[in-house]
Amino acid sequence: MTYSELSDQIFQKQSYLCVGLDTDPRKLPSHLRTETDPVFTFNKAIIDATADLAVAYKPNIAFYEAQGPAGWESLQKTLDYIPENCFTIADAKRGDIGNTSDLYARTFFDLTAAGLSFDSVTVAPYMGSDSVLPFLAYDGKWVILLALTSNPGSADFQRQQLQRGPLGHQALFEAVIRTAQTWATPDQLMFVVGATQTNELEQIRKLAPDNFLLVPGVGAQGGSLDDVSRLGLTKSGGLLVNASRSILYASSGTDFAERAKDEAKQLQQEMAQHLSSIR
Ligand SMILES: O=C(O)c1cc(=O)[nH]c(=O)n1[C@@H]1O[C@H](COP(=O)(O)O)[C@@H](O)[C@H]1O
Repeated sequence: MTYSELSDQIFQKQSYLCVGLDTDPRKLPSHLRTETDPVFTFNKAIIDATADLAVAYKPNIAFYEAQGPAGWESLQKTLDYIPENCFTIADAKRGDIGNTSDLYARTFFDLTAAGLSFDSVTVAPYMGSDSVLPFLAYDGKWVILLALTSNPGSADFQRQQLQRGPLGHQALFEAVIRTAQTWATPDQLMFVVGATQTNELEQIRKLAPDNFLLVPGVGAQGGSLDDVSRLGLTKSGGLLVNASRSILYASSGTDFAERAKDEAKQLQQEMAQHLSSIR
């Protein structure tokens, strides 16, 4: 999906919601456990309930890998089921020396390799340009680079101050955002910024005025959709705000999909209000 197609979807659906498919078999409603593929049955119901309210889906790969080959199969079926007009994110947080990143990129982007063709993959910037560039070699595919993550440990490295010559200091996450923009245009590059990091969001938006930001951390991690929207929205939308547990596990009963829809609808309605103020 291209930048303008994603932006169009946001304004058509009046939503920049990304539903995180962090599907933990141990948390599934008990009535699904006898299904042959309970994870896929659950995801299918969640997608059916939220597809007109969300512009993106983000399966977190850990939840599938932890199930071995069956998990991989659930992932493939889920990806195939996501409607064409939704942006897909493999939340894999990969990145390694070039020839290894090349294989990671094939895994998530090349349908003929592992049977998956996501629009994007989350990548850790720590190993530098040659670890990220193999993902950018795929036309029309996106890298979503970790910049300032939502977790408390983000302070350990991402906020460390680096020397920056006569201009003074910059934090590591700022260096990531500045440097990565020399590798790719906003048509292929997004940054991850946690919804819990709103003190820095205005500054990040200035550093990356045109890049989409993937913002996880509303819902279960307590980030504010209102703050994120006020500080991060652009004329193109420019945001994908992810919620996983607060939507997926809104109910553990037979009404799980309806309750997931209610949660998604509440977020979407707040997003529609913010979108109406920018266009
Ligand atoms: O890259 C991510 O998606 C991500 C980055 C980050 O800084 N924080 C973060 O929570 N995430 C992911 O976003 C999802 C958040 O899930 P909930 O807290 O349940 O909404 C999980 O899949 C996390 O792995």
